[in-house]
Amino acid sequence: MGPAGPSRRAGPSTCPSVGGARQNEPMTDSPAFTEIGDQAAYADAVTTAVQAAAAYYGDGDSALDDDAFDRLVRGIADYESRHPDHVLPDSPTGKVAGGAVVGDVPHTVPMLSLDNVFSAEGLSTWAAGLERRLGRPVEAWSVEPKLDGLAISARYRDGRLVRLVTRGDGTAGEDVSHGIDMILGLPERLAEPVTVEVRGEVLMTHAQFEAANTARTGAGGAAFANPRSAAAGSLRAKDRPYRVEMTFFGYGALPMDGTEPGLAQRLRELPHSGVMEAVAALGVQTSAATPAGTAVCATVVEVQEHVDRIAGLRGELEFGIDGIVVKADLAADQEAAGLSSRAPRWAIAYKLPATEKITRLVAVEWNVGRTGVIAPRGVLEPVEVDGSVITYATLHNAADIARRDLRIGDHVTVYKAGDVIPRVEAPVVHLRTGDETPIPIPERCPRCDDEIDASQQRWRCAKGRACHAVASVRYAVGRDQLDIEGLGENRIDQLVEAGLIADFADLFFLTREQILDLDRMGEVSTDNLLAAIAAARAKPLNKVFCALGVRGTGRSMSRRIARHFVTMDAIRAADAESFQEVDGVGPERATVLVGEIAELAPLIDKLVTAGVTMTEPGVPLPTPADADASAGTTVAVELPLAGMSVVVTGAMTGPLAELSRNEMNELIERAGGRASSSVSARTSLLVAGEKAGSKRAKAEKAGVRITTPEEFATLVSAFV
Ligand SMILES: NC(=O)c1ccc[n+]([C@@H]2O[C@H](COP(=O)([O-])OP(=O)(O)OC[C@H]3O[C@@H](n4cnc5c(N)ncnc54)[C@H](O)[C@@H]3O)[C@@H](O)[C@H]2O)c1
Ligand SMILES: [Zn+2]
Repeated sequence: MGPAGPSRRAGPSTCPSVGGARQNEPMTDSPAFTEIGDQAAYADAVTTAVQAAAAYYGDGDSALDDDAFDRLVRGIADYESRHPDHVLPDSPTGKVAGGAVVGDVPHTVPMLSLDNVFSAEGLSTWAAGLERRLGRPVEAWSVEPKLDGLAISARYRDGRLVRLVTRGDGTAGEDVSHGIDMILGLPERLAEPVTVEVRGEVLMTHAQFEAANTARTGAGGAAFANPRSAAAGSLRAKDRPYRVEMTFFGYGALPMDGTEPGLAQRLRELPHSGVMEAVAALGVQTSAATPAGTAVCATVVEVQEHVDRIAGLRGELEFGIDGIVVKADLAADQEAAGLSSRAPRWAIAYKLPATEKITRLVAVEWNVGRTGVIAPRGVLEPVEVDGSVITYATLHNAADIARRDLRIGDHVTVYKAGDVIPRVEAPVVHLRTGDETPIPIPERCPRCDDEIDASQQRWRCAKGRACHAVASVRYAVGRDQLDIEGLGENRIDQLVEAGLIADFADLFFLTREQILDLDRMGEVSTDNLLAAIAAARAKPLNKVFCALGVRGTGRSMSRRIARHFVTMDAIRAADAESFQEVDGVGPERATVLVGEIAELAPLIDKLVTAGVTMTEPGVPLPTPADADASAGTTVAVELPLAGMSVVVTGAMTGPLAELSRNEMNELIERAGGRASSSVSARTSLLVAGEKAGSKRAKAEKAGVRITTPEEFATLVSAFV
């Protein structure tokens, strides 16, 4: 096949994301497809699809992203429905793996694919259809994440893992037993000496993918384009000079020859959920071990709730999911529904929008942040990912660019899910034309042309913060720091250019005349600005500290530091060890903090001279008598949230309606708690307001206590 990347023309009918092929508007449950006009275009499309599928299931290196592939196959299906007499024998429609792969190890029971729906409506239509076929309601549905890896059959004999086989064409797969010791979650020995076939997905977590790419490029190989192809490629490869790690999650089990009759019968009669419990009891990791979990629902409405819940968790998961799988739970229902040649009729994949697309890396910008850090950012040919159009994606640092061997003009895989910042995952190396050029790496600071300090992974301008003073001042006067209104970017620029300020401490020394002298500055606005600056002097230590913009600290870390040390003097005197007493500060961050505070000494001195507050009100100063008892402990005991980790989600109501999220966090900390942004097993309390989504679901699952904003307001009323 010609390298038909989605952003490059490869004939109008086979290249889904460029002009030429008309895209149908997606309706609720019939997503866009590539319109195929004539028989020649149809033949072309079949060839492209079969080659893409062969690459995808083979070494994982398809030229198309999943979205592009799926549109193409839907276009082929559409054409075939209009021209049944044109259907080619190698058409991918209706076949497992598009008919593009073969294997030589037969499966006793076919390993099938799944049919898809794309909306709540599609789900209920499918469920109704299934119930019609059965002639009775489905009593129970199981709901689990659709893991984005590759299907594997793991055969255990007398409790020992003896064979791993890929899905292949569904009837026979490839033996990949050499990969047995690369896969976490698939033990070489079960808890009991049973003979059984376990089926599930092998995938790479984001971390395993990064590690695999480091190992591979380190050994001189080309980077894998994405975690799925990395898993597929690594599992099939033999004799690699490096080791990679993958993860297994089981989603099925069945008897095989030699299975003890009692167990065989149980596996045939148990509901899907019961089979999965049995598999987990044998020591195999199952979908239940993912944060998405598994659920058994009585109604389709309930199923939809879990679908939404899992979809909401997507961005936080450590691995990719491309949908949610819904199955009729009872064995009798599955038996009665039966299978089509491609997929079971008792299960469906509720597909989620693709989180990964292939697009082109057009340029790389190097930006200097407020702390002087110089970071590269990829400029992309615009591409829609998970509901938004992406034009920029993070690239971390220069070492990372070198490690991934990225080049300008490369097709790259871009990942974005939920709120995460889009990132460039890897180049799609086999789509290179030879016209790609190296990414220019700056030798001097792109902002001020000073030297670059490249001693750390994250490069910095040798001038440090001074390089981008405007950005530092802008941050310092922001709402959550000193909250000085009337200082926009232009005004700060003006002040810096006029030589009136070099950092935000200089603001406190501005005279009325100096401000009045500025362009477009009248008496009233001058007085307002001076009043805002004066008010900033009285801000508590946590805000002043936050305003410093110390690397590795934000609003909530600044509050924790201020509460812990109580005075700026104590912060300045602290060594790395004392910093580690602060919740959430590890050895690495502690070292950065000490270095940063030393670097900021002249600025802090200036703030002291300016009369800015250097203590945290409401926290008693440690007296010599309780010097070794930690300062906060004695008070904290009487605080209503002492020792509690609290998460806020949804819209606040009642007495808390007006509070911003940051103000809520401040409130939590005043009341002795610790504000956190994500729910985990360590969360003590979730304040769930209206429209609370995935966090609420996660808290329910983890058994975390949940309150309404009103109940919470009563609990902390003394501090509101
Ligand atoms: N980019 C390309 O060139 C290209 C080529 C071919 C296929 N594809 C992609 O592959 C997909 C179609 O592939 P498919 O037919 O292999 O399978 P599928 O992903 O549509 O669905 C079936 C598979 O889902 C997996 N699965 C995950 N969680 C599961 C669970 N809990 N229960 C049961 N199964 C679970 C299994 O591996 C199973 O084989 C499409 O999304 C398509 O975009 C892409
Ligand atoms: Zn600079």
